[in-house]
Amino acid sequence: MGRTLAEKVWDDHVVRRAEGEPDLLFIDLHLLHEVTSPQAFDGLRLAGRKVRRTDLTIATEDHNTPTLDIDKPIADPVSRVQLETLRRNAAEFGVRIHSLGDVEQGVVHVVGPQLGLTQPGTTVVCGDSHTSTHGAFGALAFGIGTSQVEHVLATQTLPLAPFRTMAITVEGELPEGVTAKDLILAIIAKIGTGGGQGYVLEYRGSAIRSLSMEARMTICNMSIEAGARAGMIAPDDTTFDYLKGRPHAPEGEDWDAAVAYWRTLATDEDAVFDAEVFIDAASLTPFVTWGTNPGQGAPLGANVPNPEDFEDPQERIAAENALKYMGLEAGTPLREVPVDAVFVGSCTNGRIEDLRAAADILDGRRVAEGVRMLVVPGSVRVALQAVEEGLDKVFTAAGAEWRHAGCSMCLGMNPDQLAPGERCASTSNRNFEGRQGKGGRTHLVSPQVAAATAVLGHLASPADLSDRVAVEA
Ligand SMILES: CC(C)[C@H](C(=O)O)[C@@H](O)C(=O)O
Ligand code: SF4
Repeated sequence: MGRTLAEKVWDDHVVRRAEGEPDLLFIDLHLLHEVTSPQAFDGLRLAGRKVRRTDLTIATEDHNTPTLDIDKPIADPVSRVQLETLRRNAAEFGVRIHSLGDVEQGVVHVVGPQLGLTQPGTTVVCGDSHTSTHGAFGALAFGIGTSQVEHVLATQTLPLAPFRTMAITVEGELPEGVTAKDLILAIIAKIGTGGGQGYVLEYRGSAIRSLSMEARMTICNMSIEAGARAGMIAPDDTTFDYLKGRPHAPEGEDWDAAVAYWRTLATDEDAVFDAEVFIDAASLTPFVTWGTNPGQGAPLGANVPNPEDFEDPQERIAAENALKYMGLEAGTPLREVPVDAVFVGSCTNGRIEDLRAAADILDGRRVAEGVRMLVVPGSVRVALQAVEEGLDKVFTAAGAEWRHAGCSMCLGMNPDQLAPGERCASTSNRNFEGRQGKGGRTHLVSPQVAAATAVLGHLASPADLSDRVAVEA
């Protein structure tokens, strides 16, 4: 019987298989950041172990890094200790690190792909749930816990429980103005935040094949929000074009051999998935969340739902609680929900294409009075590219704040936070209570919706904008 993409990558990495035991897999790439690595390094130190493969291990600072005044000492003592600890550990164990101020610094899931470290058919792990992002390249990539981080540091392998496979097939063309973010929000609303549990998702179909690498990363990034172990997309010419010439991509004959192998990875015609979901791309519209988990979303044109309309009692209670926390009334058109802040950034939507999309809408327009807009590039490289294209000027001319790279207001581990009760349209991936600041309210949106919302001051799509007005001096 044929095999799926995930099964092929898995099989090619098994270093030990024994009856009744989880397979032991070789790990090709181990990414580290400051939040989940300290105890893992402590464990190594205590056991007198080294990092087994420093050549396959790379660290970057992202969660705790400030996005302003990066030349000054870090004011928050907790953040400072986190970052100093990572630097010390990297130095002691010989691990490559991209610290604040380094040109390769940025959110770990933006940095790996842009360096060409994330490659088709590889196994990628990181002590971070959004490691699923890397599956956009046809890598088997998953978030791991801190004890697993220690295991990988020590052995470059990981014992892993078997998984099930789910195909999410999206056929047709996404309508104008509908993005990868809208698609993944719609998928999660459909299958639920637990719908992917135990599964590796494979996104396929003509709508997926037509997406850029950035858009594919947006989709795979949020697989974890459906509870999945990982999300993958078969590598194709789009993938190879993105990778070619990147610092860690193979070259010359090695490149040709790699591409030949990568082409064999696609799911076989006769492979069978454990579960299948079908989505018609043409039926989608811009999508926003109204609740406090990423599955609580609806088309922008809909109203805030009435909890009583949910048949499932648990969903009903969750919706009631969410509306209370979010300060929303059932029946209110989502388009009428006003915002205080807009955040464009994160490993979901902080890549160059995302910034271009937001800038395109803001060009010649102004952020609404009373709305604070933060634009935080996913990495320094993204920032440099944006500056080269003049996007930073577009943002600042519109009244948005152009910041330094990092996770920033995606989770507010640095000073970029919402005040209690503030409402934000955010291009990130989680709308949990308090995530962007205690009492803060998050609506997950695409960069396009974020920009239109910033201009109009309420949840909106670019289609709601009237003709452009000249930027006031
Ligand atoms: C801090 C880290 C462990 C966490 C994650 O695992 O995803 C963070 O990146 C997040 O997005 O919530
Ligand atoms: S940008 Fe957000 S989701 Fe991504 S790693 Fe940072 S905190 Fe997690």
